[in-house]
Amino acid sequence: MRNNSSIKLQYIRNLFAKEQEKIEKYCTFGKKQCIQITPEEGKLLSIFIKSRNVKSIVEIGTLYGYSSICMARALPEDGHIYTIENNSQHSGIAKENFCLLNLNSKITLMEGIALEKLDELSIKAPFDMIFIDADKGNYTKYLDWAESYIKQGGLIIADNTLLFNTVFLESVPKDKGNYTKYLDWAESYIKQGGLIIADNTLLFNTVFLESVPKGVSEQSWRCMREFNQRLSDEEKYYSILIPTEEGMTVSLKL
Ligand SMILES: C[S@@+](CC[C@H](N)C(=O)[O-])C[C@H]1O[C@@H](n2cnc3c(N)ncnc32)[C@H](O)[C@@H]1O
Repeated sequence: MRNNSSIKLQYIRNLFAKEQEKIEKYCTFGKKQCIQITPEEGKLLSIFIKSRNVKSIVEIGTLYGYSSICMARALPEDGHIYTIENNSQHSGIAKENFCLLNLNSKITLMEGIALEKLDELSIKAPFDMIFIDADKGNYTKYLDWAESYIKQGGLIIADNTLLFNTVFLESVPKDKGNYTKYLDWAESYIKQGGLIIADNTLLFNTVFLESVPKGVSEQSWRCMREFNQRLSDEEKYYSILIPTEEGMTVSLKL
């Protein structure tokens, strides 16, 4: 969930991501627009594509197609993106956007479950780049696939790798589901003028989000830690986790 409104971001966007912001204006979006990448992240992906001479990309998690469009426009004429989406409402809107922007020859939208579609894509391997931006609990499985089917010197890029600012905590965030019961008790038994103090009330920076962040389960947390840990292996990768609002891990496969 991104904060798109800060003055700092607007300054960066106005100077460096004008084209990506313009794309946003031409596209149709649904109510989950806030989970797509930002224009500056779209520009960052474009720079990686242009500077590494990327021609073939696999994307997991299309949503309404914004990141696919940013990447497609950075590709050379003979470049191609295969993007996978399992929600038909999302893919329906993405299709409209790809048509609207005349990108059907550069983008293949694959509708279905990512692991199954990746299997189908294996015959077209090796690819130059993978962009992972879908269900967090499967990131290590997507990495297993990338390890086999992304070229040496290719890029593995994943969004949300800070897992809503929980990935670096020492243990899985504990459930705070009893706080209202403790408050019930306190309302009866704390003196008038007494203090009620509670810790962790930002709930790992998730309490102000419009809905419960999907996937901050123990399984996702363990998966994301393992994912980042594996990509930090300097024998196999040259990597960084960029501290964007959501966290974006970028790895060059050695
Ligand atoms: C964060 S959104 C992608 C945003 C998009 N990359 C962008 O920045 O414009 C994640 C998308 O992945 C899709 N998704 C989640 N799990 C999936 C799976 N196992 N297979 C295919 N798509 C999946 C969701 O339906 C959602 O549309």
